[in-house]
Amino acid sequence: MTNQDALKQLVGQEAVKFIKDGMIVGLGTGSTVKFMVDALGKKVADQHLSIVGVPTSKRTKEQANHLDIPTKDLDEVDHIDLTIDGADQIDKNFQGIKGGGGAHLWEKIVAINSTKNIWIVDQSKLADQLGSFPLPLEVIPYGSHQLFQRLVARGFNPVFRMINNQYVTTDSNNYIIDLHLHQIKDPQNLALTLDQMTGIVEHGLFLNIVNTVIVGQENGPKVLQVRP
Ligand SMILES: O=C(CO)[C@H](O)[C@H](O)COP(=O)(O)O
Repeated sequence: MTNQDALKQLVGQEAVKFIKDGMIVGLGTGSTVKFMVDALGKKVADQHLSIVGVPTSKRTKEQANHLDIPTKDLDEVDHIDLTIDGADQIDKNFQGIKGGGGAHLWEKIVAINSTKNIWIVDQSKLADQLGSFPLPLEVIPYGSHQLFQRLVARGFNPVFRMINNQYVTTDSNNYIIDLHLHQIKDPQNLALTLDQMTGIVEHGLFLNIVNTVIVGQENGPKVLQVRP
C-alpha cells in the first residue's frame, strides 16, 4: 500500500467512529471512501450495528452490498443523519471541489439532504484557493458541444472527460466536462454563473456544505470542526 493510501485508510477508519447504531448514513464515492466503507463493513459485522447506507454511486452501492451493509436509495429514507465523502480540493474557507470520480451530482443531492457532512481527505487535498484541480461539470449529452463552445467563450478552458476515446458517462448517463480554471477567485460567483447555464446538470463546487473535515497526516488523522 502506498503512503497516501495508508493515510486514506486511517481517515476512513477515523470517520466510522462517527457512525452510531441506528443511523442512516450517506456513503460517498472514491478511493478514500472505499477504505471507509471497508471499515464500516467490519464495524457493522463486529458490533452487529443496525445502520442503513445511502450510496452516492452504483460502485459504492455494490461495495456496501458486498460487505453486507444494508442500503436504501435516497427516496426510500426520510432523512440522513450523516454523510461521509471524499473531496478533490478544499480551500482555507472549507469550500470544496468534488467530482473527480464523476459522482458529484448524486453526492451533492445526498449531501444537501444530510444533517451533517464529513469529508475525509489526505493532506494533499488542502489548498489556499480552489482551482488547481479541474472543476467537474455533469452535463446533458444533448447539445453538449454547443454548451462546450459557450464555456470556451467564457474562458473556462473546458475539456470533455474521455477514456479510450469514449465519453465518460455518469450513473445518470450524462457526460463530464472538466474546467481547467487554475484558480477560482470567487467560488460563490462562479457557482451562480454555472447554475444559470442551461445544459449543466450540476457543478462540483460544494459550498458551505461540510461540517467536519478529517485530514490524513503523517502523525495521525486530524479532525477539523468547520461548522456546527
Ligand atoms: O468527488 C468524488 C467523486 O465524484 C470523490 O469524493 C473525490 O474525487 C475524492 O476521491 P478520492 O478519495 O479517490 O481522491
